[in-house]
Amino acid sequence: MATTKPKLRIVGAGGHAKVVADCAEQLGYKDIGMLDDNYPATQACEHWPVVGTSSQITELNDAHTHWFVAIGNNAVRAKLQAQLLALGCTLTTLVHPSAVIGGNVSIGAGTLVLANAVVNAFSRIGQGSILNTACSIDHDGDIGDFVHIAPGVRLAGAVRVKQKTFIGIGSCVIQQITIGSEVTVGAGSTVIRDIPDQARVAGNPARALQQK
Ligand SMILES: CC(=O)SCCNC(=O)CCNC(=O)[C@H](O)C(C)(C)COP(=O)(O)OP(=O)(O)OC[C@H]1O[C@@H](n2cnc3c(N)ncnc32)[C@H](O)[C@@H]1OP(=O)(O)O
Repeated sequence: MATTKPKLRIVGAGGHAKVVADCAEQLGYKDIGMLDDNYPATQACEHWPVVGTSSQITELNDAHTHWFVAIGNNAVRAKLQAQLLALGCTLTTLVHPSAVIGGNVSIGAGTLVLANAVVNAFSRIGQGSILNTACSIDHDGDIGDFVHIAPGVRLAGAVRVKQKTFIGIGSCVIQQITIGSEVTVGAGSTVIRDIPDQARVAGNPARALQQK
């Protein structure tokens, strides 16, 4: 007997939520609704309905509903994901059908892997992270929770990225580098040395940005 795909409720209804919903559609979700704190003023995002606000999670939840946080900001995504778990919601993991996932890879709950991303063998991807379009994580990668690897980023083998770090579009990181937690790596950077927690770096080679 065919089983029915659960409903999917997405927290967030902005640009990132569109990509999440599109990925979910391609994975077979049919009943997709978003939550936005501007509801009921905001009724829809493209063809997906907005069905409530983030204060309505409990009343919108049931045993046949999957949840996903579609907020680009790493800290906000972490907070909302913790809230969903505390409310007993089932988080799903979304891996686009065109992504290539190697053997012995683990991917945590609430993580999004977008089109043409490649995660090579023996990598570990944490919870609530975003592996954006066409990024690649090479063998033995260790990506923490609530990280965002932007489109086209290249991580060489055995790169470690700690929690809530953002690596900007098109950046490259050489092998065996450790990038700390809550780091920002600017677009198009080349990282050739370890980066400490909370640093903001950019350029080729990546260097600390001046404090504002
Ligand atoms: C699907 C999606 O859209 S996913 C999102 C993808 N988006 C990205 O990857 C964006 C990444 N963001 C960046 O690169 C940003 O420039 C940041 C976060 C690094 C810095 O942003 P801000 O804090 O606003 O810095 P600001 O623009 O004021 O620049 C500060 C200095 O850093 C330099 N700088 C900023 N970004 C970079 C960069 N990527 N590479 C080299 N230098 C940079 C600027 O030239 C400036 O230098 P100056 O003081 O000598 O003039």
